[in-house]
Amino acid sequence: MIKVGVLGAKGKMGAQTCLAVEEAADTELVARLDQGDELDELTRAGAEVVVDFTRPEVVMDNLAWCIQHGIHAVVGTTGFDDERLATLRTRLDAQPGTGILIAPNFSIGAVLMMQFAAQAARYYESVEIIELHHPDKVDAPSGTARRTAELVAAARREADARPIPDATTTALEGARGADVDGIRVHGVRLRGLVAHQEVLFGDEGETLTIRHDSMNRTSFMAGVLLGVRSIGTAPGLTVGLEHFMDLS
Ligand SMILES: NC(=O)C1=CN([C@@H]2O[C@H](COP(=O)(O)OP(=O)(O)OC[C@H]3O[C@@H](n4cnc5c(N)ncnc54)[C@H](OP(=O)(O)O)[C@@H]3O)[C@@H](O)[C@H]2O)C=CC1
Ligand SMILES: O=C(O)C1=N[C@H](C(=O)O)C[C@H](O)C1
Repeated sequence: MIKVGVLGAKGKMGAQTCLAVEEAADTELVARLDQGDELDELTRAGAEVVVDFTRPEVVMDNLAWCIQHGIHAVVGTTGFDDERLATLRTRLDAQPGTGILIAPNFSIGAVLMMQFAAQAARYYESVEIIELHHPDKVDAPSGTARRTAELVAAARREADARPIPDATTTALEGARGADVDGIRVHGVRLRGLVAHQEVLFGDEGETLTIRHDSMNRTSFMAGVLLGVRSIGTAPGLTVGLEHFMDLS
């Protein structure tokens, strides 16, 4: 049995994670912590893996504590840029044996969407990303959209792709979305939605749209459990659930 502690346990994803960990045959929920609770409870309860679904502004402190105490972490919380990832790598160097997984999206379909988008990137002149979420989401663009843009941009660089055409010279600020690594990302917040994304590719006479929809938060749980089961044997920093999936 893997002993699991959940941070952000009263939140939308944390509560769903507690259920999934309790229901799985090989995991045991030993701590459920939220805002204001003492992290020491994790060591008292013997947690081996922490799952963090909190907020971008607190997640780095949570992970510093986990690394210091040699507890593996599976992280869904957003807000990771290159600087934060570099900080984590440095901290993990001082604690060999401890693993951290940062997964921008735990849904298997969303991971595949990102992989397919990276594969398609070299073949199209144009690409834009539309992410669509529930209106209670605190950040924009989504972590998934950022990661997709980075993967697509890297694939385009590797293929020495032509510049993305865009004749726009003047526009109302925001009208063309955010620029993430040279890729335009547009955000929609709409009651009724959960988590959705379209990656649109275009070239002469054809377009390709890769779309993924999470209809509920159960869709993330297979990925969360995969992370929990895998992280104990993956010391250091892993970015993206695809590293624990057989994509061959
Ligand atoms: N990777 C993935 O697949 C997914 C990632 N996410 C990401 O996960 C994060 C959480 O999302 P969601 O569950 O919807 O958000 P919620 O706001 O519903 O939940 C966050 C919870 O964390 C609590 N919290 C805040 N600070 C702390 C702290 N220091 N220690 C412990 N708990 C704390 C909050 O309490 P309070 O409300 O009192 O502040 C709240 O209960 C977001 O960054 C979101 O983008 C979401 C879905 C999937
Ligand atoms: O806040 C959410 O809901 C989600 N957050 C993650 C993100 O920002 O990409 C994953 C998923 O899109 C749901």
